[in-house]
Amino acid sequence: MEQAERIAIDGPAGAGKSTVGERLARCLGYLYIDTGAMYRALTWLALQRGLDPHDGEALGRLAREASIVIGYPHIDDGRQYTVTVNGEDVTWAIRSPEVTRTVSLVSSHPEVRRVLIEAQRALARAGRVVMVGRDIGAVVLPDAELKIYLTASLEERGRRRYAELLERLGRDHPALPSFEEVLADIRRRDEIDRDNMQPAPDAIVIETDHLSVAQVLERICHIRGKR
Ligand SMILES: Nc1ncnc2c1ncn2[C@@H]1O[C@H](COP(=O)(O)OP(=O)(O)O)[C@@H](O)[C@H]1O
Ligand SMILES: Nc1ccn([C@@H]2O[C@H](COP(=O)(O)OP(=O)(O)O)[C@@H](O)[C@H]2O)c(=O)n1
Repeated sequence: MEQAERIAIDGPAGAGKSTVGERLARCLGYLYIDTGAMYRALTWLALQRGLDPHDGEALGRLAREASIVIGYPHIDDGRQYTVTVNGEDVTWAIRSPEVTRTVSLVSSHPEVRRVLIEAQRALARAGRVVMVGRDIGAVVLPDAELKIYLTASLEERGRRRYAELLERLGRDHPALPSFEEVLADIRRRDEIDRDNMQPAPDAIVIETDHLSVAQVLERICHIRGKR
């Protein structure tokens, strides 16, 4: 069996990309790269600087100048990796409701995508990687050896994301959104992300509504083993 060197996992918010991608990478000993974290990190910086999220040119410039690094977790607080922006640890800050609300608009600008896609391709040159995002199989790594597209219904994805936030923040946290707010945010992001979220023609689509994380992993390993 030929070993897949670059595995692309795409799909909408809450489909399970990060959970499945990180476990798969760990089990294979591959580098795990969450491209959503890069778009979130840039969005965090743009908000800090008070930039207009509609201004693609200024955001593209910011993307070129900023140092966004995704590295080993080091801190044992549930993080999959540590994200720094110009040296500052923003691992949890990039999950804030404000960043989540703004990230799709920031990511919609071609000036931004050009810069981050180039950075993602450079990371993948390291060789064996599992890269997760929206456009990895179709645009970032069109010649990836294995392309998976995870999906689930909007309601299921909303339930998953709400349960995750509840677990992380706790029921009494002032920043905990309601289930309806989580659902509305995902629906709105699906809409804005649509153009950059098309499955590659050769991607294998896995519908995860009725599958556990372990079952999704099992399917991916099965598909990989048949190549
Ligand atoms: N197949 C699945 N079944 C049940 N829960 C899942 C499944 N895949 C992921 N989850 C859970 O749903 C939440 C969102 O998953 P995540 O991997 O962050 O999605 P994405 O990266 O696609 O936005 C996480 O809490 C994760 O544990
Ligand atoms: N390859 C990618 C990854 C993320 N993104 C953007 O970044 C946002 C956040 O991505 P994410 O993967 O962290 O989002 P969640 O699925 O974790 O909520 C997405 O809604 C997209 O707008 C993108 O445009 N292209």
